[in-house]
Amino acid sequence: MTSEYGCNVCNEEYSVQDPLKCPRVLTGCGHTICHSCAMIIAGRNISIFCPFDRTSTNLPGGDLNNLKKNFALLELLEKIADTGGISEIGEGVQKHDRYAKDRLLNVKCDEDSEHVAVFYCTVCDSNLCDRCSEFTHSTNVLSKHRRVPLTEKPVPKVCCRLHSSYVVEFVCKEVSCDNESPLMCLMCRDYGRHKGHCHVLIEKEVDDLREKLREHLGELTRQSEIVERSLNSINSTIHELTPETDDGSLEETKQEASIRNHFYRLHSTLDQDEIHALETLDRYARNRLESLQAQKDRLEAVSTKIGSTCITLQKALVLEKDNILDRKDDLLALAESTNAEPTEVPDRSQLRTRIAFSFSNDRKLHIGDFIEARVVLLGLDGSGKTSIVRRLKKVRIDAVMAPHPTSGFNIETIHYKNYRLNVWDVGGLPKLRNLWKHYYSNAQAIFYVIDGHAVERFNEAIKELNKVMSDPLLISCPVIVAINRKGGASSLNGHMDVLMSQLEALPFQHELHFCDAAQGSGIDQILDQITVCLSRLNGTCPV
Ligand SMILES: Nc1nc2c(ncn2[C@@H]2O[C@H](COP(=O)(O)OP(=O)(O)OP(=O)(O)O)[C@@H](O)[C@H]2O)c(=O)[nH]1
Ligand SMILES: [Mg+2]
Repeated sequence: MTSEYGCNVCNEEYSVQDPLKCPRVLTGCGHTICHSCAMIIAGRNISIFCPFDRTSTNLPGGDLNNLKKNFALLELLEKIADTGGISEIGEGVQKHDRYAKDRLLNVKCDEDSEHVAVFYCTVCDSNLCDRCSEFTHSTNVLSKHRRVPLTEKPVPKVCCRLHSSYVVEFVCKEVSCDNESPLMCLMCRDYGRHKGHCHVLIEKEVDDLREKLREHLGELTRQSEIVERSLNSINSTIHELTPETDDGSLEETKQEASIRNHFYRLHSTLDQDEIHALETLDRYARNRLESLQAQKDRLEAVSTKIGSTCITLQKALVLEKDNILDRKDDLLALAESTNAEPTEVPDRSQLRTRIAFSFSNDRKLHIGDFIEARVVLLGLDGSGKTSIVRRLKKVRIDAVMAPHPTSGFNIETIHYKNYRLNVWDVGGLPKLRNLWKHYYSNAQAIFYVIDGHAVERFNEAIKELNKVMSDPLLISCPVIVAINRKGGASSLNGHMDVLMSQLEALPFQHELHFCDAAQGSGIDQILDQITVCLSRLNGTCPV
């Protein structure tokens, strides 16, 4: 007879110690069988069919040892062992422990609806409480009915809709059957409408579906956690930002205050700059008025003197011969002294009523026609810097001039548009390159010259340029790289491409220029390019 705590397949007792008698849960349906029965049923398969309801259970990792043990049952067996075995346990405790799970199903007893069923009689097809089970099966014949705990009640088989005496065992996989019920019984498969159709076991189909649903469930659970977390964050942010909440209004007030402070400081700085700018303009206008007034006074004095001298001389002209000769020396001295009076004729700039001014980046007002800027020319020796400066200064140069390296530097001032450019032409000999930093440290623009014919020196030129531009002092200084001696032999084209790609790869912004100091080509555009760079830098425009 089946032990009260035994496997319903082999009828042997479960055991805590014997691994072959360990109770294993068939997770697909919930039934429990012992390890050795499970081994026999599963064979070499990676899934196992329940001997009671044919539900399939996947063996995790294809290994039976990974199938969950029925720990509740094992605990119960241990408890029983601790208290001296089943026979020594009191009836109440034994029943309570044994049927607790079945009672949880809360199914009414078919004999007495007041009772909770704990058994299922597989022959009578009825749910019974333990007392009614004993009572209704007390005869010799009925006592042989197989009764299983209610939790192990076999799941009812699904019958085929077309062949009601056949159980649904397969699922049709033909696409053409998508619109009809894909469930098939043996009859449907072998003789019916699914004859010859591709099909799988219903257990396999359900297992696959369950697996897929489990995966979806896992994914959805993860998504729902993410959504939940995002919602919480949004809610707390909304709470903090909502003006009605105490925290929100406090934070908002703080932020508002710092924005207002920022603009308050900007406004007051701008107000001061405006006052300074207007004072500068006022001072300049006053100085100009004073100087014009002084010039006017001097000219009026000269005019008065000229007027009186003219009257004296006109009167002298009508004097008698002897009288005029008598006054000869005085008259000539008067005429000459009046003539010698300085008459400062004002130039056009002094008479211009529109005052020229510009603003630098620091919002300072600069009055005058010219904005001063220091432009430093750098480049290897012989690259053509001095020749370019001479061209800019419109100094006549011969097409072929003997090389004359600059030892130190030359400064030339060039007026172009509203700029006064102090151009520093620095010698490029190797021994002078260490001194370059002293010249470029205050530069507003760097003009770097590369000799377009000195192919063998391209790498050296790029290396020196990189060295200069890596100085933090030049971080925002505009750079123009000029390729001098443009044009020329087409054999240079390949090398020029290499130079161009080297220039493109430079890690700082720069502008390119092509010129030929000997021919004079590309020279006029140099000043335009420099002043555009400068105006971009200080927020003015070349006019
Ligand atoms: N053919 C040709 N020769 C040029 C050109 N530019 C400069 N040269 C010649 O190259 C030589 C050197 O020119 P410089 O202007 O003195 O060179 P640099 O860059 O001032 O040299 P350092 O002062 O030593 O740094 C001179 O003989 C120039 O005539 C050019 O565009 N074409
Ligand atoms: Mg030179």
